[in-house]
Amino acid sequence: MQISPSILSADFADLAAELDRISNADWAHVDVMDAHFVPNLTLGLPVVESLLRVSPVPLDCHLMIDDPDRWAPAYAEAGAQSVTFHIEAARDPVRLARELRAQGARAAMALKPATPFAPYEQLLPELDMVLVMTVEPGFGGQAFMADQLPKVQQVREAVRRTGGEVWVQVDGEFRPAPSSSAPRPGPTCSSPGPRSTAPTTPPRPSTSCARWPTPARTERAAPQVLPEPICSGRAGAGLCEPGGVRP
Ligand SMILES: O=C(CO)[C@@H](O)[C@H](O)COP(=O)(O)O
Repeated sequence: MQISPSILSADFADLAAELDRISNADWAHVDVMDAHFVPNLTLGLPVVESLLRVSPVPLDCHLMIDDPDRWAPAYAEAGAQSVTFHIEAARDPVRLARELRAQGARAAMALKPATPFAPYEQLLPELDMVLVMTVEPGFGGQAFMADQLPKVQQVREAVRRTGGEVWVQVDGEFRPAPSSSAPRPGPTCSSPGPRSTAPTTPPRPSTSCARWPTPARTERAAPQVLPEPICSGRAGAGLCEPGGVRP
């Protein structure tokens, strides 16, 4: 399991220092919002370029934007280690994912809560990660949508069936379990916290396309812990476990 704290709850006037505060996280989750795909505006490519210059951890860029086919490759080109586009906004997701990978980034597809996974299962060989939103994209601090957990399970089962090495990410309103709740089996984690594994270079999925070059992972690659979900949410509030996430 990996933790990717979102900088949405950070002090935007002091992002370099805020990134330093999460230097023991696996990733920094960067919420890019364009006020079109979602009704909120955050930051864009110039800020991400600046963050890449100072970040002690790789950037997990979640693009909540229209027309990712046009805009997302530039994030990969800038050096973002993971670039997530929303399937609801993508015109040619296969081509886009291949472009991201060709730039050396991990390619990820995000699903809004109302978007089913099944129609997109065949995209798995083109992807390094699937993000299942557990809030409506656009704002932090919303209520966790437990009805998304079956989708998380569905994705994980499809990944197992397909045999690729695709990470599953969940995003939105993770909080520590109430202290009164009985201990449950399986690992839990909170953010920020120590890395649970030494960094390794993740291999490409064996099914990657021969026509489009899939570059070797670079030193920008992040630790791989498969097939557990990676979680993003408020720094200090991440909590997840294999097979599901509990609010
Ligand atoms: O993408 C988003 C919101 O659109 C998330 O990454 C939020 O930043 C999560 O914040 P919390 O739900 O944990 O407050």
